[in-house]
Amino acid sequence: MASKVCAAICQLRVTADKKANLARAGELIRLARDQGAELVVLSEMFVCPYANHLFPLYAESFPAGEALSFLSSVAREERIYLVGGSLPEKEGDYLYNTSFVFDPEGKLIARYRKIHLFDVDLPHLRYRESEVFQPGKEVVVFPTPWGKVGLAICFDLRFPSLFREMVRRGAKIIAVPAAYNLITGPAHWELLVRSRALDNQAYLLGAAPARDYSAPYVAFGHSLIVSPWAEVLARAGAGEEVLTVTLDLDYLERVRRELPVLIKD
Ligand SMILES: NC(=O)CC(=O)C(=O)O
Repeated sequence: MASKVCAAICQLRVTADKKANLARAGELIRLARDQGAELVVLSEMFVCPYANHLFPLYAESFPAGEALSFLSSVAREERIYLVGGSLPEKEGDYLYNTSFVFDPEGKLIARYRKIHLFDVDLPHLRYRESEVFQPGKEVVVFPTPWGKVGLAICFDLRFPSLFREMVRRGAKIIAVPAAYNLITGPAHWELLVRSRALDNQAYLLGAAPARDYSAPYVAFGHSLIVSPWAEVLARAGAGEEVLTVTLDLDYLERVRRELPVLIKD
């Protein structure tokens, strides 16, 4: 098992033009690859604006769909493990907020459906993802040459037991495509990503979209890569950016050995 992996987050500006979003994602993924990335993570809903009335219009059913075939091709061409953020997935009559993961052959190796849907009633933000999406039911971790990688999406970050279950199943790196906003982002985003890294002694890859004040839902940005010691190894600003960091799995084992909290839980 290789002990080091160069991981990247592509923080891109999402528009209403699906083709343009895919083209831009391709450019940033290639930039990440040029910087040595072997594992790349995109944000939640990287193909469409975050808005309930739009999700059905952009939905895809595996294996068909422009975004799904894009993700598979770019993973194969760039020889990377690609966590394709999330996109609206249609199966039968139901829609899910789903993250699809492709290996360097372009093969689908994992699919995670957001379990905790974003239903909130804040003074300046009411959102009900459950009006369009069904919640997922399955915890997902997938194998890579560097160990197991777990998956969560955005609001899931607020539910520590999901992360602990991924770690029980062997996750050492957890990818979290997300889209926090200007209310909860400044208050909670970094705190949550660092907390989940700290209590699970895992690398956390929190991938956000770039901020766009003209969007129906304004994302906070500030993608983060955090170590098993809960240090921020890379932090994006609000605009488009590629973050790359080499994750050291021997360091993770050292943290888990020296501060043995997981085995006592
Ligand atoms: N958009 C989400 O799913 C979550 C979020 O913005 C928050 O928890 O705050």
